[in-house]
Amino acid sequence: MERRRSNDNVALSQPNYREPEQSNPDFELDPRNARRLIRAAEKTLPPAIVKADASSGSYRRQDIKVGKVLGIGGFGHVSEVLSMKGSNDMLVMKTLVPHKNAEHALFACHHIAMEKYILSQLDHPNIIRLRGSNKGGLSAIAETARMDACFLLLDRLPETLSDRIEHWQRQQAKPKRRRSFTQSLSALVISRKSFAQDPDIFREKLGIMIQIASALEHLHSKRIILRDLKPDNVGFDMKERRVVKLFDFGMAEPLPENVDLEKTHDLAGRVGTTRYMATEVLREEPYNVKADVFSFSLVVWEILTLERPHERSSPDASVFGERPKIPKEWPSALKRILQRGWSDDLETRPSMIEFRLVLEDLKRQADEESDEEL
Ligand SMILES: Nc1ncnc2c1ncn2[C@@H]1O[C@H](COP(=O)(O)OP(=O)(O)OP(=O)(O)O)[C@@H](O)[C@H]1O
Repeated sequence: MERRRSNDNVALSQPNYREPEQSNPDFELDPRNARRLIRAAEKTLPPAIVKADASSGSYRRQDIKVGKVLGIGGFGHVSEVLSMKGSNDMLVMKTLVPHKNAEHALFACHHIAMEKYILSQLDHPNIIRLRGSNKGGLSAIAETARMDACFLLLDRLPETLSDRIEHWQRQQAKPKRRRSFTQSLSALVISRKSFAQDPDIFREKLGIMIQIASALEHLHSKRIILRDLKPDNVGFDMKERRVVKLFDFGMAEPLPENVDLEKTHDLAGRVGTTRYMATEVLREEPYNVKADVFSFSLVVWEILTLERPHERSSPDASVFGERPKIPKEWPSALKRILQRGWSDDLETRPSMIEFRLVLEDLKRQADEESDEEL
């Protein structure tokens, strides 16, 4: 995974945020600015996160040898780990890079501290695992006056869902191999039942959607809103390429223990990526975990059609009532759950459990149809 498919606008609270683009940055900071930055970060982050950040982590930067940069995000760099004391796993190191704008640098610090805090609470087969972090968290930046003194160690993911979608697009464009008459006939029967999709790819897609749903269900059970679900943030396992790993939790929002999950909350608006953002988040209205259900519905539609939502209009088209077109041959259960999933009305939107059950039912039917054809 070494590139990004799109330069979709990643919105923070401020619309003109730009990504750091240097592939070989100078990580050094002026020591006074470094101390000022970390003081500001500690003042503005929730106290529980500051406490967890300071007490976690045990790795020293000098014990880890990193290789090439694999990806540049809005907040920092992800590089391959070449060697590290005590581990032979294929890992990556996520670090921050200096930002010219002080406010952006502060956002970057929030992003990495939040990602660490959230990942350290999660244990799910479809969520990337945090394998380690630097000793002292953000305070290491103030101590060393280097932005890369603060880092996360994560499993290396070879591919994202965006890459997989491009792969399916290429396969779809390929001329079909000539088949025997009986093969063509049975393929036709399956593809009618699987609404004109290649039956094997259709089942693979359902498997992927179910795993994403299960990861979101786990997050919601931990009172966390992901807020940035999109194909660029869904990866696949290094060894088992059918296993999904959700990653990039820097935009996630943990809700306090005492709040009612059914109710909406006054949270920062326009957080995430505009194209996949729920309408209430775009409108800067109160929201809850159902914001992820909206984004998930758009991702499901994208997986099945291989088209990006609102590609021919503007990325914020949802806020003007626009929704992707659902092909009429799709099963009615799928049509219904998608329409509910991207509804403006939060009570109409299903929970991730309900969504997963519908997808599992479709997968069962597709598996049975494929067994019948053998
Ligand atoms: N675990 C990983 N294995 C391999 N490559 C990765 C991994 N995590 C991230 N990357 C690469 O690095 C890029 C940036 O990572 P990530 O999205 O986590 O950073 P970010 O600063 O949070 O970015 P964003 O602007 O998307 O929020 C990704 O687009 C991807 O190409």
